[in-house]
Amino acid sequence: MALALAASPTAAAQLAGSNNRSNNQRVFISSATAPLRCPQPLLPSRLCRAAACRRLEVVAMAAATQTKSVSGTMDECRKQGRTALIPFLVACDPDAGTTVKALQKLDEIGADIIELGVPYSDPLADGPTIQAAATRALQQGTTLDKVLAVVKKASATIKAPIVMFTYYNPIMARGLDKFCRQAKEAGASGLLVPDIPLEETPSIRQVAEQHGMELVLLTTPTTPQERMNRIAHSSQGFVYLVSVTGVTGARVSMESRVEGLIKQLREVTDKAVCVGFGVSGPEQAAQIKAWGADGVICGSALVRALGESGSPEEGLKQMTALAASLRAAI
Ligand SMILES: O=P(O)(O)OC[C@@H](O)[C@@H](O)c1c[nH]c2ccccc12
Repeated sequence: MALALAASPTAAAQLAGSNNRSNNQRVFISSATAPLRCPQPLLPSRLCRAAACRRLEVVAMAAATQTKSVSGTMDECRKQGRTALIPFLVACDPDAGTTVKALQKLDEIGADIIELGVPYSDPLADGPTIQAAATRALQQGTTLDKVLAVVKKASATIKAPIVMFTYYNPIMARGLDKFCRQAKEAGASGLLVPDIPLEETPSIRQVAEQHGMELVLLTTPTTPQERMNRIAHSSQGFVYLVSVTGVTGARVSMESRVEGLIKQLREVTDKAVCVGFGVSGPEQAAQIKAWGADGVICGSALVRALGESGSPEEGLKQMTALAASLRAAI
């Protein structure tokens, strides 16, 4: 499972400051899945180590398949020369059943990883579309347990790993360890927490790792170079490059400085770099691909299509059509 955090105070402050209320694959082998005791008396130590290594690889591969790790999925995409499509939806908007269907549709059209947002009352990094979706979901009594139930239902039927997106407050309320355990049990493969600074990530990652989770970090256009390097170094699954100085929301065009930011990241990491914020359609997705990113993240445009189309059926239709057009563009 992966955790994604807004790994810089700059990012958090930037996102918080711009709030507008109006409007290298690492598979974590837990002690339970690492039965590496060598039959010492039967094998000389070098052979034993080789056997242990092979076994470790097998266990790692099995773990990657079972948990649908984010980094494993990104590695696969890169091997196949495919730009990853990473859609984002708000859980339980318009309702839990429709969210499950929507996740299945996204999986069917070829989403590589799916980000699922826990609706929250004070989404400081989100623009009006996601704020409205979260409000709708909360108004019908959505709780963390209901979101986990959606994850459980969906994860059993889809290939794409689910990264749970949540502000830190719901994690704190549940307890970090319990949250990670329950998310993992539900079948989530990752977590994205935009309001935690880099300095606080080591202790969170430690708990996440105990539950076999990866921790994806975010960097923004205003993150200083040295800090960006550390974020890239610490991020797991992929590095989330926020394309704008501002909140989430579909925009008309991508800022051209994103190309330079991707290049800067390439100089300091060989991890996958995925770009999000502002993607409203196939043109922007194609632009991000042309700039050399490994993945395209799209949220608000899909959230709007699903939640603001009049009926759940129509919403599913609109959202699927948009997601398919993004898939075709990259
Ligand atoms: O909605 P957009 O502009 O397409 O951006 C991605 C996105 O929705 C998702 O990754 C996300 C939703 N809320 C966030 C808050 C912070 C960072 C990222 C996010």
